[in-house]
This record gives sequence, C-alpha cells and structure tokens, in this order.
Amino acid sequence: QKKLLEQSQETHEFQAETGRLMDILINSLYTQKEIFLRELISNAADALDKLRFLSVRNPEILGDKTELAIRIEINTEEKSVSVTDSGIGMTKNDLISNLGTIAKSGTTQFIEAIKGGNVNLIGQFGVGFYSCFLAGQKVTVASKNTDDDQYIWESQAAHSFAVSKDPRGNTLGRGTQVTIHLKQDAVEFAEESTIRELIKKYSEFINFPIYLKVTREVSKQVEEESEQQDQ
Ligand SMILES: COC(=O)c1c(O)cc(O)c(Cl)c1CCC(=O)Nc1cc(O)c(OC)cc1O
Repeated sequence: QKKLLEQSQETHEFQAETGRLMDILINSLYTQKEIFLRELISNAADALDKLRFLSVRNPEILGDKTELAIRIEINTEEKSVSVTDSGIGMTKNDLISNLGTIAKSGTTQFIEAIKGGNVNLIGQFGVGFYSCFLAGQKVTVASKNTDDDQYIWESQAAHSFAVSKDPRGNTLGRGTQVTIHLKQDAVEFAEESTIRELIKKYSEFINFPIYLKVTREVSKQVEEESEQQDQ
C-alpha cells in the first residue's frame, strides 16, 4: 500500500522563492510556533467565506454539506493536530499552485516584515500556511473542490512536496483538511489544554463555529496490563 502510494505520487519542487521564504519563516519564528494555529483557522475561515459568497448566487454549490464550520482534532497518540473546514476546497492544480508557489507579489516586503519579527503580516501575504512547518515535521493537506476529485498534498519542507489522488476517495465531501505531524519539540500542541487555550485566543474574530475533538488511543499494551490487574 505504502509503495503503491509512492508510485502514484508526483513530486514537485517548491518554487525557489517559496523554499527561501519557508527557510526564513522557520528560522525567524521558531520561538512562536503557536501561530500556525492562528494561520490555519484564518485560512479555513477565508475558504468558508469564499464558499458562502459563491453560495449566495448559486446555492446548489452547498450540496448536502450545508454546514459551514471548522473542526480541530488532536490525536495524542500520533502527536498530530488537524484543522478541517467545509469551505470551497482546492483542485489538484490549486494544491500545486496555491501551496507550491508564492503567487502573491510583495514577497520581499513579507520577508522584511518577518525579519523585523512582525508576525501579524503573515496572513496578509497568503503564505500563513507555511507556518505549519514551525510545529510540523510533516504536513498533509487533503482537499476536495466540486471541480475535482479529492487529492492529497504532502511535504516535510526540504524544498519538495508530493501530490496524489486520495486513495481514501472523497472522505471530506467538500473542503480542506490540514494535518500537522508534530515535531518532537512541539508535542505540546497535541495536548487538549494547550489547544483549547489557543482556540480561545485565535477565534475572537472568526464568524464560523469551531469544534474540538480529542482522540486518545490508549495503546493495546496498557489495556492488557489493566485486564491482568482485574483478574
Ligand atoms: C481555498 O483555500 C483552501 O482550500 C485552504 C483551506 O481551506 C485551509 C487552509 O489551511 C489552506 Cl492553506 C487553504 C489554501 C489557502 C491558500 O493557500 N490559498 C491561496 C494561496 C495562493 O498563493 C493563491 O495565489 C493565487 C491563491 C490562494 O487561494
């Protein structure tokens, strides 16, 4: 299965400027890892706004997935955090162009702002997504737009990313799910108390409901031990 996925994956180099920007972002903001959550919540809200705007003119775009919401899930076993929205979603080409290139102009101002430590400017350049690599050693983005099948984009930074059709099929219905596989020094973001506090901090101006789900898989080993104690 793993081999199959690798064969079906297309690997892409980040556009050179994107790679440089990611390096600067990660090197200058490594002490403020938590901003990844602010950027993901903000991107999710933007994608929901885009959908809501389009649905005013053609309501059928909502299909049967009419709820516009953001779901955050932490998995304490796998040390991952995911942010899922039922927004407009991205096609395969959107994933490659939006996440692989800095299509926005003004990247030099962005770099000056980051070097000056002005983290609030990140979102304005549409590149907040790369802050995921402050906390994540690997980032996976699954997305479903009405114009395409569901695709997966995956990267471990290091200047390249892979795109493949999602072998799970259309599990999202519509929208985007960003999953961050946390770095060893960022596992605090898989703790419920940490995430609850950050959601409160960064959801003040968000006009969509944000739900939190905590998945705690107790490893098989521990269950067996507890059974022995009971006997
Ligand atoms: C449409 O946006 C998304 O699907 C989406 C989301 O729902 C949640 C997310 O965390 C992210 Cl990162 C996205 C993609 C947002 C994005 O990168 N948009 C974007 C970036 C560009 O460079 C661009 O240039 C033309 C256009 C974009 O929409």
